[in-house]
Amino acid sequence: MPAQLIDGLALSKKLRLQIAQQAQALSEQGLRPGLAVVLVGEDPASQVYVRNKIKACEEAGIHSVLQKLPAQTSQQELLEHIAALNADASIHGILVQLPLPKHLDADAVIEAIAPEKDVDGFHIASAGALMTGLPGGFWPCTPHGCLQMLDAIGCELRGKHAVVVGRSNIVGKPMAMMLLARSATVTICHSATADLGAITRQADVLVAAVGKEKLITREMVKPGAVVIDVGMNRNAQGKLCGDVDFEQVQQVASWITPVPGGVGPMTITMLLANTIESAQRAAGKK
Ligand SMILES: Nc1nc2c(c(=O)[nH]1)N[C@@H](CN(C=O)c1ccc(C(=O)N[C@@H](CCC(=O)O)C(=O)O)cc1)CN2
Ligand SMILES: [Mg+2]
Repeated sequence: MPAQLIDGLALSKKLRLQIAQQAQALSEQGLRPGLAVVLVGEDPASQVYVRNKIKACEEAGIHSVLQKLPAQTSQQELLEHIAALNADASIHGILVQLPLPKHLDADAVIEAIAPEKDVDGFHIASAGALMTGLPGGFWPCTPHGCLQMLDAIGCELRGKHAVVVGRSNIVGKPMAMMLLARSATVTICHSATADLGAITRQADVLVAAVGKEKLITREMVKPGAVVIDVGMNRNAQGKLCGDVDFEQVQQVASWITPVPGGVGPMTITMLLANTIESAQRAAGKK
């Protein structure tokens, strides 16, 4: 029997309705949640993602501000924009769309965001909170969306072997920490891992977040595994595809996320959720 699909669009739709209700409740108390999105330059994919974030805010009743800055913006100018947003009480979440143009220092820019407004969850304070389990901070949206998808299908993580392929600060590492916090036994694989397939074949839950088309083949997946595909690649025909050979792997997995329509939409949904969370904290409700 082929795997069942974990539909990120359907789950997003359901969660965004709840988020809209929370936004309305806050607005009725005079605290409309607000998100600032900073886009530097003209990267076409970033423009689409930013547009989708603003649209999602509008639909959820979250106030949004889009700051489009020219590609040649200096580090100092960008830091000044962030300082102004840090000081703006109508803004509860700030994100700087990545990637930034090469002359800018993305790490320094992220660290300039006030930690209490770091709704992307990329600030070192958010990473520290996730690592230690201490309160505060925000969980990065993409891995948090993956966890929501696992919860939505009732996947018990305690005692399971979860294998994360990819070790980025944005997806792989925080994903591993979230799975660990749920008492899964977690293995992180990366480009220097010897015999990747020998490890992925042990996975009850397999998360692929590398950015390599068809890296995960049918032989690398244990029958009945849950497979989450975070990859977003363009194949030779220009079609969007993940890191998993979907056609093949769906024949052995129990559940699988599609690309598109899987993890991607959940990233934006969790951004909205973090913005609500930030506004609730500002209102002293959390
Ligand atoms: N500041 C940030 N920068 C980036 C992030 C991020 O979370 N914060 N993540 C990615 C880009 N991204 C959001 O910003 C993002 C990428 C893709 C999708 C999505 O919904 N994808 C669709 C397909 C879209 C398409 O057809 O091109 C899907 O998978 O169904 C949402 C958000 C890097 N930068
Ligand atoms: Mg997807």
